Amino acid sequence: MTNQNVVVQEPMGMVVAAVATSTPLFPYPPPRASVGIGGRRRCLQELDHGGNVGWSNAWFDSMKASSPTHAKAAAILAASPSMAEDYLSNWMMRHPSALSMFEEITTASKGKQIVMFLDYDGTLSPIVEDPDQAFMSDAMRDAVRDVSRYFPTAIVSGRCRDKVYDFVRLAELCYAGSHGMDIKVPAKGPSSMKANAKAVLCQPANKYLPMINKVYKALVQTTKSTPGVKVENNKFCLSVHFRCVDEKRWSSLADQVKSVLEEYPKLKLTLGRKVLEIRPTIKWDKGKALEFLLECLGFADCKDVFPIYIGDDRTDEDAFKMLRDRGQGFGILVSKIPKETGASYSLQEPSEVMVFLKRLVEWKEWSLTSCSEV
Ligand SMILES: O=P(O)(O)OC[C@H]1O[C@H](O[C@H]2O[C@H](CO)[C@@H](O)[C@H](O)[C@H]2O)[C@H](O)[C@@H](O)[C@@H]1O
Repeated sequence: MTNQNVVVQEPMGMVVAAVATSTPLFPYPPPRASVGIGGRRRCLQELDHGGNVGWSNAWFDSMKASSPTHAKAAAILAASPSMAEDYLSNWMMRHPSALSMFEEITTASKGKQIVMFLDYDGTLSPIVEDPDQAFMSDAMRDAVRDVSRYFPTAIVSGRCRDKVYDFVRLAELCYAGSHGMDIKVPAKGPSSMKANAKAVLCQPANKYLPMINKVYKALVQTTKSTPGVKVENNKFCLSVHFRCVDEKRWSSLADQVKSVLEEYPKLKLTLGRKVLEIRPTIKWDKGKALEFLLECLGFADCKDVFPIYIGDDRTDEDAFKMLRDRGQGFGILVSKIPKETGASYSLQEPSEVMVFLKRLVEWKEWSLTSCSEV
């Protein structure tokens, strides 16, 4: 890996992983079918009323412009419902349901080791108002545990690593918190892991920790006059939640956040799902984390690896892009509305993610049984 900013911590008992770049190995599976239009059409209609209407400051306008598909979707719907139908069906052709394309997916993975990457919020747990209450169900936990028995599995989240671990509570998985800036590979993972003897900790934004803590305190202080706001410390990045803030106050809240960040040019501000996210400007993201994890798990320069990344957020796009660039595996976007995405397939919500994970386990168990019967 060529990134100069990567600082790999080496505390007692931890082994530093060496990372190298990989080349694309096989072509992307081409999406084909068109399914589930009705449900998504309803959501497109909701988008018209539930978008970020009214937040008209310059920063927000530019963020809105960075998501042209949403604006396009709303405009098409307003102009003509039949055009909206076409728009949705077109999107579904390009990003068909991973459930209806399940056979194609398993065929593409034949002879290769699937490695599973899972985002947390909006993927394993439904989006809720209070970020501290975003629990995953026991059924979802069982599905993730089962998947990790057959396929090395990593959770990749914007959350602080400890917090996402508290939600998932599966010690055998790899965890990448703070949008991939805090990676931990356990010393002894499940048998599905190829290289499971060494524990790894990678914290490429380590030197930003004092700055992030300072900015956290400043943001709590500066935004406390805004009812409903919640500032979350995710260790190497911060989240300012505005889901429970009156829309009329969104613009002034953005100004408050920007005023704090003026003094910190090495931090950047991005927009997630009703959340302003602050993180270091280092060249590290969920895509780099995915690449790093593949290396740690022993799949460097491996032709026979098939990574699947499932996520719902803009930050997951970096991982989708990484997979496209590598020409390995594919991304699955969790979304009820059409979004511009680098993912090949789609799932509508966490409950569909669970069904997909369960089907993968069933398929794997069935293929192991049929092999042993031959
Ligand atoms: O990468 P992720 O695991 O998807 O984390 C992204 C952000 O997720 C959380 O916020 C989102 O989920 C909350 C709970 O459902 C919701 O209240 C909030 O509006 C969403 O933006 C998390 O709290 C953030 O820190 C993460 O950055």
